[in-house]
Amino acid sequence: MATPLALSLAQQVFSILSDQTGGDGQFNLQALLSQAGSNCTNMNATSTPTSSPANTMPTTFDLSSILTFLFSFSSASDWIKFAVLGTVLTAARGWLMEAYYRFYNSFFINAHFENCDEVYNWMMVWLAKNPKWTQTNDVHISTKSFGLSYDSVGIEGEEIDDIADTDATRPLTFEPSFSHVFRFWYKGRWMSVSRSYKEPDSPYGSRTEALDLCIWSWNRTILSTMLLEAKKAYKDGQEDFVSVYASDFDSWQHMTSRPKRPLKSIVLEPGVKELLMRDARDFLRSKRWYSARGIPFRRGYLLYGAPGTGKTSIIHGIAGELGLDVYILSLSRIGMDDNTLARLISSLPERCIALMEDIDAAFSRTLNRDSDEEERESNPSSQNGMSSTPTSRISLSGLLNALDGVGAQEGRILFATTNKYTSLDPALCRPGRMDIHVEFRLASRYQANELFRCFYLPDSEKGTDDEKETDSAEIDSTADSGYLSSPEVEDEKAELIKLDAEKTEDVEPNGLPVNIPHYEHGPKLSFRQLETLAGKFAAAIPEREFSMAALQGYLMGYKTQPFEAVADARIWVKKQRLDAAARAEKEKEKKAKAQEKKVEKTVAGAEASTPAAEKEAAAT
Ligand SMILES: Nc1ncnc2c1ncn2[C@@H]1O[C@H](COP(=O)(O)OP(=O)(O)OP(=O)(O)O)[C@@H](O)[C@H]1O
Repeated sequence: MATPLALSLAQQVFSILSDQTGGDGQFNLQALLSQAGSNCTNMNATSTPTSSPANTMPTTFDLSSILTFLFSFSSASDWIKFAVLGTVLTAARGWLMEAYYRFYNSFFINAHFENCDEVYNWMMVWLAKNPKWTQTNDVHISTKSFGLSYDSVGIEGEEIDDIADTDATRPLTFEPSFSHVFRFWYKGRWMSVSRSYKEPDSPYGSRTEALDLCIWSWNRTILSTMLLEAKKAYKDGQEDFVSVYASDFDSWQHMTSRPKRPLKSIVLEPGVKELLMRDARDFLRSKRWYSARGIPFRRGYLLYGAPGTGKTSIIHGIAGELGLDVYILSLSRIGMDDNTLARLISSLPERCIALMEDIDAAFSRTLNRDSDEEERESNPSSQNGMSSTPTSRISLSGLLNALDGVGAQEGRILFATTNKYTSLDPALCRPGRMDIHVEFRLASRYQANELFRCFYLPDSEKGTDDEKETDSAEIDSTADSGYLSSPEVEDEKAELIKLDAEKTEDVEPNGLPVNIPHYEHGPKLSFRQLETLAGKFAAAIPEREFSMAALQGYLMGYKTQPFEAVADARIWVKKQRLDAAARAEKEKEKKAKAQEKKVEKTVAGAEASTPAAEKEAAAT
């Protein structure tokens, strides 16, 4: 079907061109315009005829004639046909292209992965482990282990010495390089892998990486099979780790994977760990119970108390025990505001731990005016009310909305920690937001005792308590309960060190052998010896005066010397008290100085505001 309008236009242009092109092939523009003018005049009965082709103004006249003709009623039907034809042709072209792509794609499966998502890591681990892949000639070699155990990603045959402490022992992994497309067979299917990256748009952003897979197959199950395989490879390697995510502006980035911390290594008052574990485990199993009662499926725990008492440690311990990832929400980080916080909370996965450490820090400007004042005095750059420390722009209402507003994620466990419990707003602490509040106090004697036991118990004997009892009963048959002070102990210790030193040629200046980790040359204590020493250590530590972190720090100085640790404990306590008294004295002086300055300022201000006459009178 041809349109008469298009045809007639084409015919005219063609005839004019052929008329005005001479035998030499030259083109006469003026003649062409006059001819077009006369032709169009003929078409349009109302237009004024031209007197002479040479004297007319062909351009204006001809253009208007053409336009009049084109938009005339008689040409409307031609226009409609033209439009319909165009539409049909365009649609047909689209359908054909679609059919072509469908046909083409039915032979290929394409998958795209980005490093902002955990699946990217699954794929990288899977590729690093795939023996076919490691045979390629163009590889990117990295020491990145994706937070997994070495066995999961390391190069086959490479031996890692756990004990050596140099960088050379960091495991190596093979990764696809960025410059090539790699092709290999996977379960009888031809597959290609390409990796790309994009530099960040802003100086604060991070580089984004992507992985594109193309599998030559029309059966989509191959993709699912491969993804499940990759996920399993990753999860197997991650068995002993907890993944930690942090917010990168308004999205989550895998930050690190930390080895799971055994709950046994965290010493709290009896029942505290059990309460938290039981409650969190029960919550994760109760989704249906919550939905049947219309209660939001969320649980919040507020852990408060002195620094270094185990708040963060127990959270990581619980995450490891329950197999949950930890998502850290830093409320006081630069760039954090109400909207970003709400977006981050709403994009949390179900079944995870959201961790807000030092929850009071986000609002400390309003909660602690005294410290602000002090800061302004000690730091003149913050005189005009501008703090030298960048703070976030989180408001209390923004935080409350993010925690339980409509966008708040279901299934998450929230842990918040603070050292300033009393400064928190009651709205933040109410049940529904923070369901369970647990206080972490400075170490009790019970905790000191348990920490000591845990510290010096040989790894091989860190079994269940029953096992320990049985083992120790055997060992104890030769043990003496007055072990600590007996001269035999000293002899035995000296003997142990000597024996260890004989095992190797190199000896450190302190007489201990090098290349052997400290736990290898510490004295092997029997269960009863350990009990006795732990009891003596606990007796030397005053109740609720030191944090567990401080006690742990003290014991770290005696990694292989449990006897000395006990013997020196009282001296350490005395020293700590003296240091604390000195610090308190300094603090007192600082406060007194600040107070003096304040008074001076007030007096100066009052003097400045007294009228001159009054001053004179006072002087006479
Ligand atoms: N109850 C505990 N049992 C075993 N170790 C502990 C305990 N409390 C603290 N520690 C040790 O002290 C260090 C600091 O502990 P952690 O970070 O958990 O304290 P925190 O209460 O979160 O401190 P902060 O309030 O300053 O964040 C860790 O290395 C941990 O091993």
